[in-house]
Amino acid sequence: MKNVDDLIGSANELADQGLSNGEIADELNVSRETASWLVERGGGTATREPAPTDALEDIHIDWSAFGRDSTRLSYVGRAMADLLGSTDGDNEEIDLVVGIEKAGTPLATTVALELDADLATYAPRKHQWEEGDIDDLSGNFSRNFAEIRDRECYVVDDTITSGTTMTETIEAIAEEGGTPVGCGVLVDKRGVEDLEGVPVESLLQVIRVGQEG
Ligand SMILES: O=P(O)(O)OC[C@H]1O[C@H](OP(=O)(O)OP(=O)(O)O)[C@H](O)[C@@H]1O
Repeated sequence: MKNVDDLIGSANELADQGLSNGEIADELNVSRETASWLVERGGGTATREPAPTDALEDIHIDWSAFGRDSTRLSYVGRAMADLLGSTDGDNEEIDLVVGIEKAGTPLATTVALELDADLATYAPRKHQWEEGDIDDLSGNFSRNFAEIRDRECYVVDDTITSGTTMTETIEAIAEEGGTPVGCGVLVDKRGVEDLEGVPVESLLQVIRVGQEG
């Protein structure tokens, strides 16, 4: 996708297929509010969540040029592993990488390969959400992958927007008895130094210019 019109088109195609705004948000990697905005801009009817009244501020990150090619993805994994190593100066100690489903999992796999580390995955609570209070739900670690307890780990995802998903994952790892020592993402749209005291390393930063306030 090259521009917002492509996004509007995709959002409306998905809406026409009957997807909710939450599902469209998952597919397009944007917030639920942004999904609602995109559908309404395309002439569709927003479902479940109201459109925001303020100007749109989210930024869609299309990293499919990496995601569709395993070789390129492995290069990104190498870069992220290197960046995470700069966090604590010695990532040879870390033998576990936790990927946040869905998009963070392939990235985490390449980072784990690079570090010769184990792989765990976490499905955040938003994946179970349809309606109602999302705080009543909980995420979960897949039993098909490595255990967390008593281990230090890196946490990997594609993007940070609000930081909600990464923060939830850090807390879930701590509750599971693990210790996150660094977070790695392709793009941190919020520009945070750390979340819950865990350093955040981003290959790219979004810096807004020319805006008031
Ligand atoms: O910082 P936040 O506001 O929580 O947003 C970032 C999250 O949103 C995206 O997930 P999404 O559910 O859109 O897609 P995915 O499940 O395919 O990864 C992204 O992969 C992060 O997990």
